[in-house]
Amino acid sequence: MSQTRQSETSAEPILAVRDVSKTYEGGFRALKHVDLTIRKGEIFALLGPNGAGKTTLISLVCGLAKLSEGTIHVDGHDVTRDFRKARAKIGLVPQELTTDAFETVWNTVSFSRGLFGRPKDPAVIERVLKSLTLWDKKDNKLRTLSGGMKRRVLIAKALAHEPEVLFLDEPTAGVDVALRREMWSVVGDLRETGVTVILTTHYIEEAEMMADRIGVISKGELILVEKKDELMRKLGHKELTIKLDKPLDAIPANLADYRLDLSEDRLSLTYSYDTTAERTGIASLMRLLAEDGVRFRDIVTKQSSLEEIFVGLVEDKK
Ligand SMILES: Nc1ncnc2c1ncn2[C@@H]1O[C@H](COP(=O)(O)OP(=O)(O)OP(=O)(O)O)[C@@H](O)[C@H]1O
Repeated sequence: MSQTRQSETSAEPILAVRDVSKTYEGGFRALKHVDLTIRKGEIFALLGPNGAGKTTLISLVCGLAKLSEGTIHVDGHDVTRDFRKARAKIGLVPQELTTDAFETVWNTVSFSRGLFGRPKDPAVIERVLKSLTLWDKKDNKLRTLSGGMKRRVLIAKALAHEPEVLFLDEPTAGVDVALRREMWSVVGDLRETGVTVILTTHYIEEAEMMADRIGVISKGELILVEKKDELMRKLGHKELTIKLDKPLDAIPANLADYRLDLSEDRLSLTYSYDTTAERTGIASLMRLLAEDGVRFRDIVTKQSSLEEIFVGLVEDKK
């Protein structure tokens, strides 16, 4: 994919977070020594449970909260020393549409561009609306739009001043399943515009669906940043379920060293193994089963989901 090639060769990161900590008044340390580099054109998911520090990190990048330690650069601009230039590079998509319900799509999006002091440019607004399939709704009042369209207007507003980085704070919070899927596809389409997307989410499924890379944040620490596929490969365990011909009374003694679970109905054995290990142990397991005279009907393998990986990681940190 061209996007990946571009991100790998681009020298200057679009976002550089260096050793950032945030202590709120009262002494609560919401972020601890966070380092993060985002390259142009990536879709990055910041994944973490409630209170992990996701919103705090976005607020610091957008200059909405003060850094306690460290530095943040957006497209080379220091967010503290060069706030306006840094902020102009960022589009922030909030969760709720708070603008005038009686305003038209066109006006509200054009107005957002003006807020950043950018000159009027109908061609840009047209391009943004078209990219979000809102063009035929441009004269509609906001209150007449469906939930999905309203969310797309929020994105259009954030893109109106042509930012380099788009932050989506929990893009699917409080939406139904159909709308969630619609949002996933909208974010996927944003790739075409070349904008870098950073989204926060509680949902592993969401990170898995949309992101190229995933950062896991827990209790103010960025505990892991990895390409999605790499994360699955590195940390993924697989499960092999062997469906038996006849119920098995107990796991045979010569299989005691394998991590095996016998199902309640005693008709299936599940073996978990590490996909990255030099030997998975499957061949010897099969041989020993045959020696024990255990016959089976079927074999099913299952890759552990990012959800299981995530829960494991956060638990390890407790
Ligand atoms: N202004 C503040 N003063 C003191 N503590 C704060 C402030 N804002 C946030 N916190 C605390 O910092 C921690 C991180 O909050 P933050 O909102 O960044 O988490 P989050 O990962 O965005 O959570 P959520 O997914 O629930 O939005 C929380 O424990 C929160 O209570």
